Amino acid sequence: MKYGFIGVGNMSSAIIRGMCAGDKFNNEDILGYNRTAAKVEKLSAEYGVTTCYSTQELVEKSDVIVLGVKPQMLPSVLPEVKKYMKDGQLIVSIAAGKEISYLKEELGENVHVIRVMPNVNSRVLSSTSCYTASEDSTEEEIKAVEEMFGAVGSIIKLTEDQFGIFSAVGGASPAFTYMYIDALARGGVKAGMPKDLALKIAADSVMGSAKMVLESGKHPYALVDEVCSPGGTTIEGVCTLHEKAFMDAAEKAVTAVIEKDNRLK
Ligand SMILES: NC(=O)C1=CN([C@@H]2O[C@H](COP(=O)(O)OP(=O)(O)OC[C@H]3O[C@@H](n4cnc5c(N)ncnc54)[C@H](O)[C@@H]3O)[C@@H](O)[C@H]2O)C=CC1
Ligand SMILES: O=C(O)[C@@H]1CCC=N1
Repeated sequence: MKYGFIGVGNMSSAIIRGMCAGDKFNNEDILGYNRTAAKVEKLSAEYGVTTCYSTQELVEKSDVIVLGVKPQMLPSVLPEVKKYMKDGQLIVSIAAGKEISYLKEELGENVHVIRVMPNVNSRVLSSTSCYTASEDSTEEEIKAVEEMFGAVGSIIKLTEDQFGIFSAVGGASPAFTYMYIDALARGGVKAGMPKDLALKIAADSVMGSAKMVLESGKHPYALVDEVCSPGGTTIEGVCTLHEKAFMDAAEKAVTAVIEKDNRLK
């Protein structure tokens, strides 16, 4: 099976790096075409993936065609893809906002399409992904997508009406979490700890806290209470976060992403 990526930027390169890190794929079966060829050539040099130099070359050589360009680029990319597609090829779109109905309208109603929302943690085999498949997609096609994204993290099936929400809570949230980790570390730096050490401690603690939420079966706020010793130190920080509307800001950030996703339709 050949997996071809059109648009090898931050997201596709994270998926490709993740796919190459495991042993489930032959690296040369992973193909990429990017407007700036150097981005794919770098991955070819590093991992031995195949560089293509046009949409035509990529489409002609791939079984699964991953649309990795930004949603705004699809109107110019899809006619090119359509021109060279043949029966039996599968389209996988990772574009935010753009629905299966739009992709079928542009590519042809007979084209099988699976939408996936991955996240950039694919690079370290820890993506949180979801997919929804067009009704005509076959079991083999769904299996291929589950294998591909399962190899770079976890993947669940979702109905398309939940995609925008997933895109915020699963797709965009790593950015928020990286900001939070950096803020924790900066607090440490302010108090005199070297940044690299503070970052490592903050990131490790976030990872452990995520595991705790997933595995303890407890409500996150019950866990907050467990950290706050009566009259202790943590409660001072928790009250400060409340005072600065931390929870409200995080929730509003998710809503803002969903609203933008809706405007892309
Ligand atoms: N960055 C992320 O964390 C996530 C991104 N996505 C989706 O992934 C897609 C790509 O996003 P990013 O990788 O962040 O953007 P990006 O800007 O890093 O990558 C897009 C790439 O497409 C290339 N490109 C543009 N026009 C092209 C064309 N006509 N032919 C070939 N290549 C072309 C650009 O040179 C660039 O390398 C978007 O649709 C986005 O919604 C989905 C989930 C997470
Ligand atoms: O920022 C974006 O548009 C993409 C979609 C989800 C995460 N990144």
